[in-house]
Amino acid sequence: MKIALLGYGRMGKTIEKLAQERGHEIVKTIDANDDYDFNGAEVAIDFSVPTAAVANISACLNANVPVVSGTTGWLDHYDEMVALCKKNNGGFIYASNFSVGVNIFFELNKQLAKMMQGLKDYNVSMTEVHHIHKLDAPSGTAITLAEGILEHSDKTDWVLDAEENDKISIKAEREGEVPGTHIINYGSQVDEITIEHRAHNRNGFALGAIIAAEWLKDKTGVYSMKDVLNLS
Ligand SMILES: NC(=O)C1=CN([C@@H]2O[C@H](COP(=O)(O)OP(=O)(O)OC[C@H]3O[C@@H](n4cnc5c(N)ncnc54)[C@H](O)[C@@H]3O)[C@@H](O)[C@H]2O)C=CC1
Ligand SMILES: O=C(O)C1=N[C@H](C(=O)O)C[C@H](O)C1
Repeated sequence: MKIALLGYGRMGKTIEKLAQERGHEIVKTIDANDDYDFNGAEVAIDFSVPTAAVANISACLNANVPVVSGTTGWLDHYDEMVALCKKNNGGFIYASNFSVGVNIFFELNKQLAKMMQGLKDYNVSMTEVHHIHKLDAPSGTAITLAEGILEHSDKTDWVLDAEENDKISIKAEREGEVPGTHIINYGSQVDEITIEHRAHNRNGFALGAIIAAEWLKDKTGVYSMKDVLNLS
């Protein structure tokens, strides 16, 4: 498969290595200030920066190159990208986290939220820990987890680094080179329940994005990682 990479940083380089090991060819890398020349790519993978994601995804869709985006921090514009994809009859997948483990964790989180619904003695909160270079907070993954809890909760929204009774408190910690840790806690006066996902490195994110690109290559439409992994 011929792949164009948008963003050639930590994730771009990890994807390049794993994609080549799976027999794929990186035909183009596009970083800041590079032209949108896709050089015959059959699929594009965008892991860039929050301020570049919309332009990058639009450029792929306008060039009829299906695009997988893992960039976080731009989701206010998600509906615009969905509309552009549909208008162009293109292919598009966004996921806040492409790792198989986190996508299972997303489902576990929703199941737990469902079980805890109505148990007023417990208060839910979340902590995410990432490396010091991360530009956005909270992480895209933490936002997806919060949305999963909100589906089954009386809480009205999430709030970053603050405590409000009717909101899910998300604490964002930045520490060294941590690849990504997400912790959900239900605490009461008598006990607490904690679930945690801890990435050991970036390979899981990168492999998931490559699997999504392999799956999307010949498809049109807007999909999620749940479609790719066939999670019910
Ligand atoms: N969905 C997922 O599974 C994961 C998502 N991420 C997200 O992916 C993004 C990238 O993460 P990292 O690789 O760690 O960051 P990074 O900072 O190492 O790499 C970003 C790269 O994008 C480049 N860039 C800046 N402007 C650009 C533009 N206009 N077009 C193309 N490239 C441009 C930068 O020069 C840099 O090389 C972040 O938003 C991060 O949150 C990271 C890991 C997993
Ligand atoms: O910036 C990162 O590194 C990561 N970003 C994603 C996010 O914002 O959720 C996924 C992962 O946690 C690593």
